[in-house]
Amino acid sequence: ITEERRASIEVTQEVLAYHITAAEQEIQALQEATIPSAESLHILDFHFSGFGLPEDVTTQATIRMFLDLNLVQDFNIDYKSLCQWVLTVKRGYRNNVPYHNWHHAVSTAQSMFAMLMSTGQLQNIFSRLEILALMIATLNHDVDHRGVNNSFIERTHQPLAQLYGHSSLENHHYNLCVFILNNTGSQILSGLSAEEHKALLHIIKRAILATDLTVYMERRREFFSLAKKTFTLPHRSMLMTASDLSAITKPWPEQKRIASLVAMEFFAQGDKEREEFKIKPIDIMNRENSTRLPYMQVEYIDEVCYPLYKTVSRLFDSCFPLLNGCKKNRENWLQLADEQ
Ligand SMILES: CCCOc1ccc(S(=O)(=O)N2CCN(C)CC2)cc1-c1nc(CC)cc(=O)[nH]1
Ligand SMILES: [Zn+2]
Repeated sequence: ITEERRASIEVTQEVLAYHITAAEQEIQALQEATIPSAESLHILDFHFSGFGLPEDVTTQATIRMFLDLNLVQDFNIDYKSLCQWVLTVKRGYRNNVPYHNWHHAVSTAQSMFAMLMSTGQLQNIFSRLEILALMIATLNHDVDHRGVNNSFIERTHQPLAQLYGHSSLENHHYNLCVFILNNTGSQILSGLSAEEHKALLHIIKRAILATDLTVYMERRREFFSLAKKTFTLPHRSMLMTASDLSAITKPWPEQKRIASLVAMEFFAQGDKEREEFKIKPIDIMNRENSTRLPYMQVEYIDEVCYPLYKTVSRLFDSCFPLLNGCKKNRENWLQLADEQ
């Protein structure tokens, strides 16, 4: 790239670092706070919800997950750097996006935490490095999401599309994740050796790219046939998707509320497509189809979620509550669809 290009990228990164680096007093407050136990935070429960929690509780809950998985100890993570890293990742999410925001990030990380803590099986299958990677990846997997999907970004020729082409959002989430890990004061990986650091970033990249739902939709038949034949499942990507979509397994009042946030975000994209880009939005983003929402949710469960949680709970029976929650929500959405 040209000298000017490099200079402008460096300036952008300096500006970005300034904007998302957490404020000193915020870091101090979190560092000095007494972090509540996992039990008192209810973060071991599959029915936990990150939405609606006060922001300081969400950051303390994230610290608690890293402490209880022994990651701080195992990887010599400097505690102040961990606090600054959590707060900077939180700042990386946009709070004007209804669904793909910090609360979704915390819910996703907590679902992974609950699965990892629910059975010794999982902690045996994954190495310590993989567990660190899965927790970093879940927390960062949607960072700086703009509330629009890859196809919108590509069709409207946004810079991200020119930068990455395929899975442009997920590549951006990964690059921002790495940027924050390298940012002064939030270098939580400084205790790792060079080869551990390299291996970890590779696992994090694979894990974050695995959350591109269109990729999952294309590969899911291969996944499920693999699950039947061999035990060596692409566990990490399955668990990333299971954590990412866990809202569909939550108790009905919670699922209804989150679905309305997802719809709000989808319909806002549909409005932009219609008004700004004079293109007809696809079905699921067209506000005029909002009466079909319950039916779309049933389809989403049948096509995407149910086969996933069936496979995960068959491999790890401690994750059965996820399948059960998903099944119950199918019944609830079907009842609403029938009433339409
Ligand atoms: C609630 C508003 C309607 O929401 C949906 C409508 C349709 C489908 S879909 O299965 O047809 N499909 C998925 C794969 N895409 C590539 C194409 C579209 C999914 C959702 C949905 N997605 C999420 C994940 C963000 C959460 C959620 O609760 N519902
Ligand atoms: Zn997500």
